[in-house]
Amino acid sequence: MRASLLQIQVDPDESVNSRRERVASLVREQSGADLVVLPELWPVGAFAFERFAAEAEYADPASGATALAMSAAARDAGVWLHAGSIVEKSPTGGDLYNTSLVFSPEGQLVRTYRKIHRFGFDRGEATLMSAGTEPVTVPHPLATLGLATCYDLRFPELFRALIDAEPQGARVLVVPAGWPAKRAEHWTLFARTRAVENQVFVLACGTAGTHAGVPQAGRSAIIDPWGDVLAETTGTEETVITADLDLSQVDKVRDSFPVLKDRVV
Ligand SMILES: O=C(O)CCC(=O)C(=O)O
Repeated sequence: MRASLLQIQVDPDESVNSRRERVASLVREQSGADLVVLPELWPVGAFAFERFAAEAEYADPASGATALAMSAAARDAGVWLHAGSIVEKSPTGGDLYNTSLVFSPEGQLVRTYRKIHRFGFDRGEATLMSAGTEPVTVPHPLATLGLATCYDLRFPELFRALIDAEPQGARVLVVPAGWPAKRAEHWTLFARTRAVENQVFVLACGTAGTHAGVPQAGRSAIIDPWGDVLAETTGTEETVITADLDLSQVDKVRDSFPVLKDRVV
């Protein structure tokens, strides 16, 4: 599986419309990848709380601008696209969610995932958005994907649920984020830890730039089931990283070091 992570620059001096077009063009350049991944809340910025309500969109490509643009870009490139997340306006009421969108190479919206653990304690996302309740996996033809978003990375039990999912446990965990630079070491530590403890690949895709005054960590990485880093961004600027995942490595690591069999809870 060839995976490409697009560490998108999110700065306030670029409009959401312009960024959407720019990102769609970048996705179109990724034909040949089996999976393309974008970061969390890249249209508006993960910390641009005051704009969440105004920039909220529907997840359905028939009525949401980002969903429509990403559906078309996935189809034009012929790639599976994890389009990162948007501020989703619920079609059934006023609630907002931090919702990831996954498209097939035909441009079909295959899965959505509403972030379960909201960040901010008594402010920001935690007060402005509603929480998702369901872990979500995606039936990519090469490997089942497990979805999580940013702060979810701090909650290992979600990842256990994803690798245990029926009918097929996740073998590639996809984690878009807008992780702040001041906790960059936590981001890289947790991303590798989730790979090692679950013996799966982890695709951790952050944003570049500074949004709403919060410098971003960047530090996107593609990590294998042994915890080795196959590709990573070293700077905090907009960057694309690509790696070829040998998916047979999941079984090889689990067979040669069968730690998951020793779970007791
Ligand atoms: O957990 C953290 O340190 C960062 C989480 C975060 O920024 C988010 O979930 O948006």
